[in-house]
Amino acid sequence: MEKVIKIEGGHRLNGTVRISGSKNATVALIPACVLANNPVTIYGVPNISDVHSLQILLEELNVKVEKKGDDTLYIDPTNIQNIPMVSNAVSKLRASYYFMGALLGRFGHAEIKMPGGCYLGPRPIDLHLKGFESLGATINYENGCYILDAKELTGTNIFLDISSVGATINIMMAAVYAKGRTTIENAAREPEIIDIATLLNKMGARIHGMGTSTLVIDGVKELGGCFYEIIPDRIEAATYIIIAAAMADDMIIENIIPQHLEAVIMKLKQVGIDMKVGTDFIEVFKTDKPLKPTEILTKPYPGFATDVQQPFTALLTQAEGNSTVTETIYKERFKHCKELNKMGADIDVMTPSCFINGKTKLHGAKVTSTDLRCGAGLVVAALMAEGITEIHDVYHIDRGYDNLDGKLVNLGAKLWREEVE
Ligand SMILES: CC(=O)N[C@H]1[C@@H](OP(=O)(O)OP(=O)(O)OC[C@H]2O[C@@H](n3ccc(=O)[nH]c3=O)[C@H](O)[C@@H]2O)O[C@H](CO)[C@@H](O)[C@@H]1O
Ligand SMILES: C=C(OP(=O)(O)O)C(=O)O
Repeated sequence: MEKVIKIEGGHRLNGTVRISGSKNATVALIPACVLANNPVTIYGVPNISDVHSLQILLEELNVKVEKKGDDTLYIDPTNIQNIPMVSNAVSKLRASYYFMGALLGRFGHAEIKMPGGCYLGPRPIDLHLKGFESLGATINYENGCYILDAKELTGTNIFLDISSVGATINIMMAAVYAKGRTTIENAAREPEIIDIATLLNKMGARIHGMGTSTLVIDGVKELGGCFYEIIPDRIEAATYIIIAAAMADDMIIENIIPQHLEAVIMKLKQVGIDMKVGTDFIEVFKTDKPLKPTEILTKPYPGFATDVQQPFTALLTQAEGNSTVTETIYKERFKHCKELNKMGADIDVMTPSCFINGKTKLHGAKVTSTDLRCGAGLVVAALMAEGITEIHDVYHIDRGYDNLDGKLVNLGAKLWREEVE
């Protein structure tokens, strides 16, 4: 038996949806807490399965975790025990790899198996490991486990061949206690990185250059506890803006930082979506004109986010003409196209691009959420489709969307979960 999401399409959406705290920030902020010697309280934590998995991992390390209210986590690492991280929870998400940097930074030792997360084509972690080695760590891979050791970590200059989000954050976490200054060149500039660096600085770290491609970290001797509020999730926000563009008469997406969404907003305007951008909200109105096709090229921030291209592709099936999406981050991130085609879309994939021939009428079908944002794309398509869509493997969706069902039902969608054979 499997629990699927069923969506009856064709219902117009109205009202306000509130965006939760950023998944990609949260999943790094939680491991970062083990660098502190005292409790850290984080506000705005999304209720997603990635957070539940991290909570299990913290508890396995004897870190006390208490949920306070709906979205607050109290994390007390005072009695942490640095045991090997080999449980199933490690493979449930990508971000378990942040314990490498955090534990190496705090204890000079980390033992952890390979992380999980969405399969988007190969996702190596060589840049993380090279960064740790540059700081003075030795790395061994034994019985499916990375073993990282360092008597002392020493600050150095690190140039990242690719501006990797994960490598930037992981190296930054390892470097906060290193002796002297670490410089990360060609660092990633995603807003989530600024969020982690800001938390670490509140704990007592000395990190400069956040939001630029040069991060400078001056090692400190001690980090303490603090209170911290997570930024809103720009990918969840983009998903709901796309949903509004697809099906809303008048919908407000609130608790957002519009500056984080500029590339997406620009594309939606090009496609012909009518919207008003406020200080911390976006209002999307129904457009009676046909949607225009467009070209999307995914890029590191501030470019068009790869995590948004999959839901955006679903919307582009309704544009009159041919659209193209080209991936420069994950060349194989096109599994959603086959699923969308089962619903009546006409998409050809020739990596690293997909070609969307619109406009096609969508109908309900049995489809599979092959990864998190594929799932988001299928939800967008299902809301537009005639009839009922049955989405399988929804555990991917639950990794990253806080209360998806409640938020959509509240806007007027017909969506429910059902056990199927
Ligand atoms: C938990 C989290 O924050 N996940 C996000 C993070 O993933 P993640 O941090 O894994 O993605 P990266 O920014 O590291 O990956 C960017 C590119 O660099 C390559 N690479 C990365 C590291 C490495 O050591 N070697 C290497 O070759 C990757 O294969 C990919 O082609 O950023 C991605 C790109 O914005 C997003 O899609 C993910 O949602
Ligand atoms: C790819 C994603 O997540 P992860 O890196 O956690 O697999 C995503 O959020 O779209």
